[in-house]
Amino acid sequence: MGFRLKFKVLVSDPLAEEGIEILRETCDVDVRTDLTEEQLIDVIKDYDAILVRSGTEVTAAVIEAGANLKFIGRAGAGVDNIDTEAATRRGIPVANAPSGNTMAATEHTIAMMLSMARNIPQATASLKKKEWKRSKFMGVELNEKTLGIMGLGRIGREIAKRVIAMDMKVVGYDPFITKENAAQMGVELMDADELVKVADFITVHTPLTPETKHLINAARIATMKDGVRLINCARGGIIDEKAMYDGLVSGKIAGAALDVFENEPPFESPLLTLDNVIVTPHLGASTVEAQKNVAVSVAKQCLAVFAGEPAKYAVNVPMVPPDQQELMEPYAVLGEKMGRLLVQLVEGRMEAVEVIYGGDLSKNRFTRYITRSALKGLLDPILREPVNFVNAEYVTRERGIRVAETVTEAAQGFKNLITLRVKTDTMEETVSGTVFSKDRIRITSIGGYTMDMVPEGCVIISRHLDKPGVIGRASTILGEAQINIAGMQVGRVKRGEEAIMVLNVDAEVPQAVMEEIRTKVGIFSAKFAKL
Ligand SMILES: NC(=O)C1=CN([C@@H]2O[C@H](COP(=O)(O)OP(=O)(O)OC[C@H]3O[C@@H](n4cnc5c(N)ncnc54)[C@H](O)[C@@H]3O)[C@@H](O)[C@H]2O)C=CC1
Ligand SMILES: O=C(O)C(=O)COP(=O)(O)O
Repeated sequence: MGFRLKFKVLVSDPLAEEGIEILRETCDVDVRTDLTEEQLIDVIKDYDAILVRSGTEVTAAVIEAGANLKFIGRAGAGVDNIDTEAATRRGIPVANAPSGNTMAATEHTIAMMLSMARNIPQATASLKKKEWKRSKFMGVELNEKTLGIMGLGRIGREIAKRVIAMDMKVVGYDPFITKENAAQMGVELMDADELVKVADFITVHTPLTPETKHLINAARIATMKDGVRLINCARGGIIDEKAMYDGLVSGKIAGAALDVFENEPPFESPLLTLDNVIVTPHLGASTVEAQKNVAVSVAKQCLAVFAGEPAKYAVNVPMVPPDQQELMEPYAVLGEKMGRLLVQLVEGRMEAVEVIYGGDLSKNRFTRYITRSALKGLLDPILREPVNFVNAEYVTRERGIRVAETVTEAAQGFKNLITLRVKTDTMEETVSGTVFSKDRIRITSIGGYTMDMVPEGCVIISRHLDKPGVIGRASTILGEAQINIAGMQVGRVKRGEEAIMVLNVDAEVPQAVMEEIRTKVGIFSAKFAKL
């Protein structure tokens, strides 16, 4: 990897100038919106980041070819065109701009619903052909009709708010929200089968996932009200297009308003031949305001990642809300240090990792964030491939190492306590630590011996027989090697038996010096670690 003065960013879909300008201040930006997948695979190795909208498929092959990729940004909400698993494997953060186009998509959905109800696109086309067909384009009202919203996320709930003001009744389906939460929005929550039976209009606002693919299928269409109207401004494939086509032809479905399609552009789709279908070419997010929002958001996140900071809306790392990030950071630092320390202390093949959260942390909902940092600390020093916060969990599990998180109220008298336990095929070892404050992070025990150790810089950890002279000899050897001891802790369970010594030293200790310490009488093991 050569050293470059400037990061190179590829923008492979149309992105608002406001975002590109932010990037150009410090990066080389190429806007190339005409690349085929083969061409993309060919050029991607030259770039540190790629920014896309829905037009570029960032496949596993693209990601594998992107040897220098450090960031994949989606200027919009849906990341179904990005192989996030492949990115996670490679440790590349993928981030989107989840709320920047919410209002644009909300308003477009409502525009489509009204246009469909009043046949506006068809009537426009007819009048432009100099026809005056008033009875042909008889419409229906939304007033007092029932709208079924499938997916009550950002867009779904904004739609609910607006159509309630238009005196529609709203029913919703979303397995990830509670009835109470829905009720607060004025939405009656029900299951999908029930919703499709009672709604006059149905609109989908879920991501496209294996669970939501064909959420509306032939079986559900069969149970819908005769003359139901469907809207899809989320993702092609949430509604089964073949089943929808059949319903539109038979008259079961009175109309459909579609912004998205299973294949885009949908030039071969028979849906385009039907008069009761109105369409737009994936325009949901296409407002001046939304495009500025999403472009600026991904551009800023891209620069943050280049600066070594996390992307605010990374989709392949555990979510910590912005107001919790400062609070969680010291725990993440402690977790990583504990991992780094522990990996130097164990021998054999790692089989299982357990992270135990005690005290206040037992009630913390974001411990996965700390666990990832601990796994990064454990694996980064021993694996040749880079391990980072993004791929740490993936890499651990891929190696067949079991990972478990447990909680306990007990915290050995501390307010919070993290205990990291590693089991290898030959041994088990444990390290505990606590955060007193942002600047006071401590290791509180190693292998059951109580400590008060600052997890920073260079340390030597040795096990020896508790007898006079051992500590003195180790200090002499270090002194002769011109290595200053900044701090020392010793611990033992019983007088005269095994004891532990932790030395904070001011410099890296050469192998030969470590060997000398190891061979001294009474020292069972001595390990050097850099934290
Ligand atoms: N046409 C366009 O140009 C645009 C399309 N979109 C698409 O709209 C959709 C919704 O976007 P947002 O509201 O921003 O996303 P969001 O993530 O805020 O909301 C999605 C909702 O779907 C729910 N959900 C997930 N799995 C579900 C399932 N199996 N069944 C029912 N509900 C499920 C989630 O709980 C969540 O409440 C996405 O597919 C997005 O890509 C977004 C913006 C513009
Ligand atoms: O944000 C989304 O999910 C969208 O579908 C918008 O797509 P676009 O950025 O307009 O290609």
